[in-house]
Amino acid sequence: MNKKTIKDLSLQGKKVFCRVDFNVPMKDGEVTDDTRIRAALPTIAYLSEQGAKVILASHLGRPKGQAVEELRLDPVAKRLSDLIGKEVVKTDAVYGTEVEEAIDQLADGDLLLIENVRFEAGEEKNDAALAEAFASMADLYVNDAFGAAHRAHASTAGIAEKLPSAAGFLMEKEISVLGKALENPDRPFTAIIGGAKVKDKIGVIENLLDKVDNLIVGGGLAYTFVKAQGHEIGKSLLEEDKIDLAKEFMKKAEEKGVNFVLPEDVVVADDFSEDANTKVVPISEIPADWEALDIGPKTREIYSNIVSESKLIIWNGPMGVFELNVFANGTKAVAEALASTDGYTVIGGGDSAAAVEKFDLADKMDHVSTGGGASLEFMEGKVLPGVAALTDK
Ligand SMILES: Nc1ncnc2c1ncn2[C@@H]1O[C@H](COP(=O)(O)OP(=O)(O)OP(=O)(O)O)[C@@H](O)[C@H]1O
Ligand SMILES: O=C(O)[C@H](O)COP(=O)(O)O
Ligand SMILES: [Mg+2]
Repeated sequence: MNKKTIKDLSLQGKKVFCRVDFNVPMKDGEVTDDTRIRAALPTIAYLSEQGAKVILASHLGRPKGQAVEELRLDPVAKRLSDLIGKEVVKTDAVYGTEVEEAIDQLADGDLLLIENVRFEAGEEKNDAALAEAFASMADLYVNDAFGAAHRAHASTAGIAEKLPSAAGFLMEKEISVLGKALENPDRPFTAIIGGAKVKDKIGVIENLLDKVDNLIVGGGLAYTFVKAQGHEIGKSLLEEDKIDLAKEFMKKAEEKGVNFVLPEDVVVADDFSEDANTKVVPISEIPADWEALDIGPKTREIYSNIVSESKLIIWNGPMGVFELNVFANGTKAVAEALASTDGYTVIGGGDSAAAVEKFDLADKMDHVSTGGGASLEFMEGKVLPGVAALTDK
């Protein structure tokens, strides 16, 4: 990486605006998986130990430019404080007088977390005035939010152009590990893509088709393809205006000789809940009023076999609604196959990492990336704006 890192900065007594990705899974006001918080600890601890006044910033969820009570960062501040063993001051504002006063109170080494940056509409627009408001809080900028590095937002890109800026340890590690795996990939090279962000992730498939031998699609992402194959998908997740694109990708896969793999059977439910009625059906027989919420047993076996024969596997996005135990078997089977293969395994994505953690298999993986969309875009060969904006070495 030709970018400055925090080791290149002199930090003593400096105010440092540090962007992290604390976009963690939450339930009932509690952090349910703190992987991303723990992953940022080395950078935060280093900044503090070096005597910086640390101003942390993150997004949480997609509040679309307004304050949403459930998406406040207070539970995150609390968990960070528990993990790092130090007080974390939390402001209710993203910038302005309250934040300025809190910064004035900081001693060297102290930690402050500002409110969810996406409460401000200017964040996602990379608004210059918001970037300036962030820059004016600090002397230096550190970006450790690898998971958000594919977004050109005010706190990930705009601010970096206004302050001396550098990558944190997590950012540096992610880029180095993922870069190494992809430089000259061992084959067969398999990508498994799932999850629910269909709009975001469907485009990724096109570039991956130039790189992989097997492309496995599962989770909510699969059903736009299943529909494009000509099957009825009932109430399953569908991105109607991407059906043509899905057809195009399947054709491209065939032309390139990429093995494009979709579910052959699924677990359908009559309700999105733990106590719904469920049954396993072949992919061509999803009932009109039912929704496919997991891959079926035959599909689990097919996917697991491909994984065990692969030398490099990247996995992003769960195979089903694994948060509910009745729909967790597909994700669990794929996680177990990855855990036991000899191939090099890379897991990407907030929820995918949480799944691997839930099944207690995280330490069996070669690299659990904190980036979902970010790791995918990096693996596609795209330049990440959050990295590009940092100061060159
Ligand atoms: N068949 C399905 N129908 C609806 N939702 C699904 C289905 N399969 C998986 N999901 C949901 O997808 C969500 C995760 O998708 P997502 O794309 O956010 O993956 P991720 O690993 O968190 O990546 P990122 O970090 O980019 O968000 C989970 O909450 C899961 O319940
Ligand atoms: O969870 C993620 O992938 C990152 O935190 C980015 O979130 P976003 O997809 O809402 O930009
Ligand atoms: Mg997610």
